[in-house]
Amino acid sequence: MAEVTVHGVSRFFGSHAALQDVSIDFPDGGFYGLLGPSGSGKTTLLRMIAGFDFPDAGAIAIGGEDVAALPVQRRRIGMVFQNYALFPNMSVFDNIAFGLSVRGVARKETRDRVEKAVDLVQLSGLGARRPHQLSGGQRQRVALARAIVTRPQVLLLDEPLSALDKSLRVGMQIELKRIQREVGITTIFVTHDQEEALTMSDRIGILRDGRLEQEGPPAEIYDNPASEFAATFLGDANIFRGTVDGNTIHLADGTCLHCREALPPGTRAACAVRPERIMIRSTAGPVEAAAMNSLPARITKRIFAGNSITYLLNWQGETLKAFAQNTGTTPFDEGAAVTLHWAVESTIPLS
Ligand SMILES: Nc1ncnc2c1ncn2[C@@H]1O[C@H](COP(=O)(O)OP(=O)(O)OP(=O)(O)O)[C@@H](O)[C@H]1O
Repeated sequence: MAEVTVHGVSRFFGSHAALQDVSIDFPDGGFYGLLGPSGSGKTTLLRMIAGFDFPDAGAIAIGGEDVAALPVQRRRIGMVFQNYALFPNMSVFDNIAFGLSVRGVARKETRDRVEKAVDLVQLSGLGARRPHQLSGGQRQRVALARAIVTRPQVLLLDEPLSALDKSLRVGMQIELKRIQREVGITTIFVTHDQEEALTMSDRIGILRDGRLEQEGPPAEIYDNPASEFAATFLGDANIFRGTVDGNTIHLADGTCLHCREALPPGTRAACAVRPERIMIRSTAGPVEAAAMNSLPARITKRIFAGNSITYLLNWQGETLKAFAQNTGTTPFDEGAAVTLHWAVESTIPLS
């Protein structure tokens, strides 16, 4: 296994910067989620780690070795793509064995290693089938077995689950994580799906327009987004803008919101509040704890989702969002005037 280090990497297509000065350490044996909107540079970065493309500036090292001059076949990388790219005329066994046969691995060893990989991805008994005789989830497992049978140092996954329907995808997320843990392989996982990135990754990097916006463990980014983009891209967030005075943001309507940390004085800035941190009360009433923020709002929409209720609220013409657990109490009606309360601790200053 190996750590992957990307340092100051840039890649230009004509005048367009697909990646700009990106530096990330992908820890040895870790599961790293690369997240970002379409066109943010995720696939470009993955292709350069694999050796299909090369940086215009910066360096990439695998296991401490600079791979700039190493072609794809010498990088010991396993890859799984969204469309699996299995050979349709080959059996499951031969698809998985392909990488070993091109490396000249002996027949007996090939059989042993393919059988092990088949067991690992739980496809025992299906070795003779062709890809078209498999379900989407099974094809995905073949692609995964084929990627790990060559014992790569690094596993690169480019939206490998996006072709699966939701319930299958959730099952495969758990499987993929189990297999990754069992093999202990350094894994870099590209996804559009923020929930998938949050649940699966040990660390997450958010790319935006070719730059690394923020990176760290999922809970750390979720609880401490550094920017409005990170706050709204990873999870939901209510954003409030105003002028700053110490820990306080003065909103246009005169309301003061207290942030958990200070910002430079006099600047215009924003703070974020996660919808699940907001409590809804029917009357203004006294705020029970001192370190609370509050706002009057009106419920414009109530969305029932079984275990929770999403409320959309109007405040000063802006739409806010609050999540409430379905605890069995009577929900608020659409049109109701309410007061929103949340802790100062939940009010995150953004840069
Ligand atoms: N070969 C190429 N020639 C020209 N432009 C390219 C090429 N490859 C990528 N780009 C551009 O570089 C940017 C980053 O593309 P990339 O495929 O890395 O994004 P992505 O984050 O993986 O997007 P998606 O989530 O849609 O797959 C995009 O603006 C894309 O159009």
